[in-house]
Amino acid sequence: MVLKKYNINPDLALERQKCTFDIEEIINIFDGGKEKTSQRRKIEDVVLKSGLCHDDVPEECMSLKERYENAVRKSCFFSKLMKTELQEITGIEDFETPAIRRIADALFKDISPFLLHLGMFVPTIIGQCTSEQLMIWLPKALDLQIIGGYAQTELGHGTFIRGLETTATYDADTEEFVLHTPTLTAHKWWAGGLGKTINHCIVVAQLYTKGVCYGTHLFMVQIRDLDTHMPLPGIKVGEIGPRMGFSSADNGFLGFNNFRIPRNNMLMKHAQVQKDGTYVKPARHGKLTYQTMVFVRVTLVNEAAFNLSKAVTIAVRYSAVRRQSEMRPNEPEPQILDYPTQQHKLFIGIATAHAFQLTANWLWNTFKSVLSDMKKGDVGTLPELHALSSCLKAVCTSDAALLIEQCRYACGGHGYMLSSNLPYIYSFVAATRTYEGDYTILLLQTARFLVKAWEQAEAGKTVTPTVSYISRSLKGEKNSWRSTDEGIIKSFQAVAAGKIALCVKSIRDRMKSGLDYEDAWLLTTVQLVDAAEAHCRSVILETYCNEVRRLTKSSSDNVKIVMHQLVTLYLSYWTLQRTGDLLRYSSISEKDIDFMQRQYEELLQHIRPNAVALVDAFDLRDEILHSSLGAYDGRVYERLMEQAENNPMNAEPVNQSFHKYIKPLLQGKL
Ligand SMILES: CC/C=C\C/C=C\C/C=C\C/C=C/C(=O)SCCNC(=O)CCNC(=O)[C@H](O)C(C)(C)COP(=O)(O)OP(=O)(O)OC[C@H]1O[C@@H](n2cnc3c(N)ncnc32)[C@H](O)[C@@H]1OP(=O)(O)O
Ligand SMILES: Cc1cc2nc3c(=O)[nH]c(=O)nc-3n(C[C@H](O)[C@H](O)[C@H](O)COP(=O)(O)OP(=O)(O)OC[C@H]3O[C@@H](n4cnc5c(N)ncnc54)[C@H](O)[C@@H]3O)c2cc1C
Repeated sequence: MVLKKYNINPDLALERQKCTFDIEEIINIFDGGKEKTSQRRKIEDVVLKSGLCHDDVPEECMSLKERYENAVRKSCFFSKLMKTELQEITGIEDFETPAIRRIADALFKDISPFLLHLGMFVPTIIGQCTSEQLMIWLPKALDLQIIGGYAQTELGHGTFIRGLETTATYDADTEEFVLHTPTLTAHKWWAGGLGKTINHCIVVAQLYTKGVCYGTHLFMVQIRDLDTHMPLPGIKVGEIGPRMGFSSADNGFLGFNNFRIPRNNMLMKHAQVQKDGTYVKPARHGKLTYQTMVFVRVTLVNEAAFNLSKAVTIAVRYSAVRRQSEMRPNEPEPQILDYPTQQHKLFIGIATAHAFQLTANWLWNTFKSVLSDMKKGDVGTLPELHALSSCLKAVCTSDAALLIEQCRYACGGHGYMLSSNLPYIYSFVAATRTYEGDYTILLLQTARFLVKAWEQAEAGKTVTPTVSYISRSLKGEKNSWRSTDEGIIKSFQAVAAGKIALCVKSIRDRMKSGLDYEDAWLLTTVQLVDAAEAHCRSVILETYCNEVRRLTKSSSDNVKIVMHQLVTLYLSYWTLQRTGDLLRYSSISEKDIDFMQRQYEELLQHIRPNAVALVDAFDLRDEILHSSLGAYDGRVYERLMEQAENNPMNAEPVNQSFHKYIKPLLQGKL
């Protein structure tokens, strides 16, 4: 790109002059303080100066193989950079540095084949190994002497973990496990990095010892030779083929033919197989082997927020540059951002990115606190974490995908260009709705927790804070609608309580009519998913309001105003989306709904002058956005033309297919 960087589009420049608040203040809030902002920027500078982000050919013009090879090259150099310069800046082994995650997108428009190494392999080692095992594998993994992935899903089963078919049978004579893939559907499928990149893998398999199956357990398996990278004898491994996104993630398949691993390769922090084959079951909780999934679900809420902030930055900046149609005859064409319908498409994206980011931070802290309880031997808080992480992962990834697609609609035809980056962002987030637990499945997990909480509250027991509204509802507390933050949250809790109550009633009625619990549950699952979603909405609304209040306590008035405008926009938006439910379960009236509609439309007008500044406050560098439509300077048309001119398809004036096919066709000689 030879465009002069700071020759800014005049419309965008004017937008920035309208800003009523100090952008840096909001940036600091989301980074967690001034120092964190400065550390993040330092990290970004180092990565950007490394030259690693440069591609000779645009990624989208490469073949699949070239993209993969390019992604491996970058992953290797990036890993080296992380071990050297970045480690000095961030502090050794600081995995909680969101800055690293953000800047990684400057290197990879698509996915790093090493994603699962840090995303799941290392966390599984940390969470599932005994201290002796940790000492063997963790330093090697951190030092990238071994590169790993996480192979759980099979061709025939993803959701139903208990149905996995791969077996790990203990042979006490040799003190080894024999891994085997008994059927076609038992082949591991989908694991990121497995196709071509990794040499080690966490494998989830049914454990058999002394002729008894003890269910799924985790095993550390070397699958490729460390020197030649050839699959080891007894291993069948490869890439599963092109997909909607994740093109450079080399998702793979894996089969075992009686492949032997030492006994010590079973990850034994929670359950053990002793030398003689005696099984020692986990002392505290049966689902501790699912811990890495919980960890990733928690991080995916952050992914939803981050990717949405990228999409909405692109779409808002583009909407400030793009002029189209006329509002009144013979008037100049307005910026499309001036259309209330466009504001309706986009401002909710800004508010949602804030809501999800603050919820993600809160969930991360909850996760850390549960881990610390567990270290002390207390697993009492795990069910609530599982319920929270399940519904938040489901709802945030799903909402983010819809809103990212809405950002693409908001960019008209140009949004369909890969160079806008919106299709990449969408296909990445669309996958997050499915992997690490499909949307429906995770909401049903939360529903299980909610029904139990209802039964506990009914029995007079205390329930955890996120569901304390159930107790209030059972005590007969009636909802009286108030259009304040707190009033709206209470009404959304009343909706959730009402829906859970109906689910419980439905299950009981069905059982009274003769069905067993499983069938009664099954026939109620449509309502259960709906109830869990309603619960999740109330959690997000409450967390967003609380966190904004807490974080802006010492902010300037102008920042308080604009942050609160977004909170109110979010609350109004969801009130208007859920009028049916609110009319059913709260005391909201037609008049209240009219008021909320007017308030929502007024908020769009209030937010409009700050829209560009608000997306600037996500502080996303052009190199991270990768977008012809969303760059800071707003030189949209120049970029689109330059990229078209550089399109490899235009390298020759006449394509050879003309001579081969079109000309013979034209001349009737084909
Ligand atoms: C840049 C990005 C950054 C990071 C991302 C990194 C990588 C991203 C890229 C791609 C990675 C993708 C990876 C994957 O997809 S890995 C595969 C993930 N697979 C799944 O998520 C499968 C989903 N299925 C399940 O989790 C389970 O099968 C299911 C929970 C649906 C059911 O499990 P099971 O049949 O064993 O249990 P139940 O009988 O239903 O329940 C019994 C009991 O256990 C409780 N439970 C279930 N799960 C958990 C858990 N994780 N933690 C705690 N408790 C759990 C459940 O609620 C029941 O409790 P109770 O009602 O009290 O009996
Ligand atoms: C991009 C990508 C990367 C991935 N990476 C990995 C990886 O690294 N490692 C790994 O192990 N796996 C990985 N996966 C696999 C992923 O975890 C699974 O695809 C996911 O858990 C869903 O399982 P499934 O594909 O079996 O879907 P299915 O379970 O077959 O779901 C299909 C449909 O059936 C519905 N359904 C299924 N069971 C029920 C039920 N009990 N009640 C109601 N409805 C039901 C679902 O809601 C869904 O609509 C990846 C997947 C993708 C797309």
